[in-house]
Parts: sequence; structure tokens; C-alpha cells
Amino acid sequence: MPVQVYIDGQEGTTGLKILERFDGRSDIALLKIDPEKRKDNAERKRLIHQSDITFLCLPDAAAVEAVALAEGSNTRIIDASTAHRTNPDWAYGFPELSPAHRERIRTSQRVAVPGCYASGFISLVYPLVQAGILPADYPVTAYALSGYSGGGKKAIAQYTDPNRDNCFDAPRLYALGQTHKHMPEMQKISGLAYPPMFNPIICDFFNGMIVCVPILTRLLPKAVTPEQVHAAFAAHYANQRFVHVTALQGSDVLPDGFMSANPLAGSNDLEVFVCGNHDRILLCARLDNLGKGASGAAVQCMNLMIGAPEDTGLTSVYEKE
Ligand SMILES: NC(=O)C1=CN([C@@H]2O[C@H](COP(=O)(O)OP(=O)(O)OC[C@H]3O[C@@H](n4cnc5c(N)ncnc54)[C@H](OP(=O)(O)O)[C@@H]3O)[C@@H](O)[C@H]2O)C=CC1
Ligand SMILES: CC(=O)N[C@@H](CCC(=O)OP(=O)(O)O)C(=O)O
Repeated sequence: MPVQVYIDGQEGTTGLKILERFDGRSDIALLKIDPEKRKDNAERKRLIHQSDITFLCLPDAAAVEAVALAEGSNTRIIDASTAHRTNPDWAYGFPELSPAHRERIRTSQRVAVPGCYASGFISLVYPLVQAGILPADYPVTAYALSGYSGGGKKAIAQYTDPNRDNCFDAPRLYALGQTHKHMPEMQKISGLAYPPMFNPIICDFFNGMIVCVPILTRLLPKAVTPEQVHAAFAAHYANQRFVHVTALQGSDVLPDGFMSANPLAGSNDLEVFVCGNHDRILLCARLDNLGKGASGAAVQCMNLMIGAPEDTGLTSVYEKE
């Protein structure tokens, strides 16, 4: 019997990407809303109640509303929005963080999909806090590059407008007031005592992302080398299908010295890089903001929840091990 799945927000950037990942699956039966009725609450409620799994690919306020509409049903919800990521009643949808995270996702009625920047950040900081390398009160800073699809339909329309202003040609800093919406989950899930300083940059390419976290080793209570940090990541992510700890990098990061933000586009991969030197270690996470940063992670969570192989419908640029 196929699992009945409804996507609330099926016409949006994330909703459409989830649909793409369902191509060819016979274990799923999709419940589709008439596009004319996509904001009709009675129709949304009917489909949410009819489904076994509902994905929410909506702005935060509409996601909260959808959860209220689901009341009284047994529907399991996977929310791609920011609304429930720090809510203790919801599982945080990042199975590679620990066996406990994977198990909670598998058994939960409510799963929040991590934010794209947060996925990169947490993949770097959580293992080091757990390993006792990074103290909870370390003054963590992060900067990140994102393709414009991370801004949803509105940003895509701005960037693809043939008459756009030339300010869109250049990378643009934003969230300069240090209030980016991913900061609460970055802090809480990583186990940090304070919010990080976080500076995102939106760029003129469709999808792809790098999140960077610099570590000044002289600020750490215990001496640590890049080799030890690399070993901690390798142990933490051993045998994960989608999280890859790349070889320890020297000061020249990649063969030509550049790290591009888009080679994982379309995949559900996340790569961890340990760069820099003994004084200044630079951690980088590279992912597709629409893949492991959104729809890929959402589908991975669903696979766990319905007992399907975790990688069904998901691609990796790495050979299957
Ligand atoms: N893009 C990304 O990289 C990521 C996005 N997310 C999150 O996923 C969610 C969706 O984002 P994204 O796909 O980018 O957004 P989009 O703006 O591309 O799509 C949102 C969709 O929701 C629909 N919608 C809005 N209000 C309602 C409502 N009340 N009832 C039903 N449908 C409604 C919109 O309809 P209409 O067509 O009328 O606009 C639109 O189709 C957001 O919370 C976002 O923060 C998460 C991770 C990454
Ligand atoms: C480039 C860009 O605008 N990115 C979005 C984040 C995309 C994302 O992952 O956001 P949620 O998962 O929290 O919806 C932003 O900074 O608001």
C-alpha cells in the first residue's frame, strides 16, 4: 500500500524540488491540490488529514497554520520552514548528527527540516562541541555564500529579471543586523552558549552553498591541530552516505586554489573541509542549498519515517560505497 503524501506549497521552490525527487517512486501516492485552491484552508485541511505524510513548503506563518489544520489527524508532518526547528517537540531533521537524531526522526510525528545555512554550520560545529574540541562558549563566527534560489520565488524573480539592477551582478551581504533567521537553530542544535556571529552572502548563481567557520586555535582551552580536528570529523561522519569528510587540506585548498560553491548542485551531499594551519583552522561545509539544505534533507527524513532505504530518490556525486 503506497504512502499517501501531500505537499502543502507544491508550487514553490522547495515543493517543486521534492516533487522532482519523487519521480519514478511506486511506494508513494501523491495527493495534489487544485492550484486554484492552494490557499483554501478547508481543502488544505482535507488533504492534510487524508495523507500519511504532509510536507510543509510554506512561509513560516502558513506552516504554523498548517500544523493547526492537522490537529485531530494522525498525519506525520515534515516542515521545511523555520517555524519549528528549535521547538523541543519536533525532531531536528539531520540524521547524520548522531544515532539519536536519526532514531528520533524515524519515530517522530513532527520533523523540522534544517535551514540550508544551518545545515552547513551545524555539520561543522556540532561534532567539535561533542568531541570537547570547541567549548560551548567559544566566540563562533561564520560566513557563507549561497545561490539565489535560497531566497525562494521572490529572489529567483529578482535575479532572473532581464531588466534587473546591476547590483544583482555582484555578491551581496545581508542580515547585517546579526538577526538571520537560522541563528537560533545554529546555536541550539550545536550546543553553543551564545549565538554565532553570522554573515551570509547571496550570489548570482542558482543553487549551491559554502558555509565557513574559522577557528583561532589560541582561543581554545586545549591545544588542537588540524589533523586532530580532521580525525574528529572523520570519526563522527564515518559510514555516512551523504556527509563526506574530504582529505585534510593544506593552505592551497583545492588544486587551483579556489573552492567553488556549486559542484554539489542537484545532489544530497554535504562535504566537510578542514583547511588552514595550526594557528588558524578554517572549516568549510559545501552543499546544495536546495538539496541537503532543503528538499533532499526533507526526502531523506521521509524515507527514514516510512522505512524506505534512506537514499531513495536522492543522488550523490560520490560513488556508492
Ligand atoms: N529555497 C530554499 O533554499 C529553502 C527554503 N526553505 C523553506 O521552505 C519554505 C518554502 O520556501 P520556498 O520553497 O523557497 O518558498 P517559495 O516562495 O518558493 O514557495 C512558497 C509557496 O508557498 C505558497 N504559499 C504561501 N502562503 C500559502 C498559504 N497560506 N497556503 C498555501 N500555500 C501558500 C506560495 O504560493 P504562491 O505561489 O502564491 O506564492 C508558494 O507556492 C520556506 O519556509 C523556506 O524558508 C527551506 C530550506 C531552503
Ligand atoms: C539566499 C537566501 O535568501 N537564503 C535564505 C535562507 C534559505 C533557507 O534555507 O531558509 P529556510 O530553510 O530557513 O527557509 C535566507 O537567508 O533567508
